[in-house]
Amino acid sequence: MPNNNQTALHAGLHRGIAELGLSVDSDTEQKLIDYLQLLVKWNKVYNLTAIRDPQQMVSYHLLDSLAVLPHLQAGRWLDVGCGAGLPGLVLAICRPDWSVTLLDSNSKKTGFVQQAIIELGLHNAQVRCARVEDVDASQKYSGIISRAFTELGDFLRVTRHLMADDGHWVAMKGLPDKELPGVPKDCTVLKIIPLKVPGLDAARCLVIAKPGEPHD
Ligand SMILES: C[S@@+](CC[C@H](N)C(=O)[O-])C[C@H]1O[C@@H](n2cnc3c(N)ncnc32)[C@H](O)[C@@H]1O
Repeated sequence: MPNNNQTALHAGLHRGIAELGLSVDSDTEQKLIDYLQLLVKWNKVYNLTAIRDPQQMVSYHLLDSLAVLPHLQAGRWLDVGCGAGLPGLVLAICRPDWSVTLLDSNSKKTGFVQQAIIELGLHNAQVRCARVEDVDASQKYSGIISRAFTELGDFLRVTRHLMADDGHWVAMKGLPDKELPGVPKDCTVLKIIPLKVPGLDAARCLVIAKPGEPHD
């Protein structure tokens, strides 16, 4: 039987999903809440995220990650600097037919992500603890995503060896304008998409980029 707190979390998530215009079935919504509750529990001991209020986590973590979904294509995804699993675990929960690899150099965070993958039964997700610069290029990804990882140019540079020739980067940013001059010459920014995330006042944008020089 859900308690009042759980009911409020469900209501906030359900409302936000409707505002985003997404279609998410009730089992998936429950899994998102289960993930959030695991995060709340582990955060008390391991300090995984500075956002501690579960209601705030709905907007800052779940809805912020969900807002990206309509702009992504199916494929092999890598979430670089995933921290406590954002946005990678949200993608894996909502898109069970996509493969999602989550990567972080902090073993405390990847330990949590591993536990969440097991407890949530996410057969399409895997986690690795490594610095992205040290990951060998034997496996390429059709999509590489990050949130709050590093400046745009650095993100593209340090993940370039893992990107498939026809793949795309997706950087979740505030206002990216100042970072655009730092984009490497062998990468092209295709689109900057402003997002409205329910419950967040701050500007949110997606920067979509691809390998290759402009106009090639
Ligand atoms: C600010 S946190 C963002 C976490 C998560 N993406 C989010 O939005 O909540 C940045 C994460 O990047 C990881 N990180 C920093 N440098 C890294 C590197 N070179 N390779 C892999 N992970 C790295 C850190 O350990 C940290 O967990």
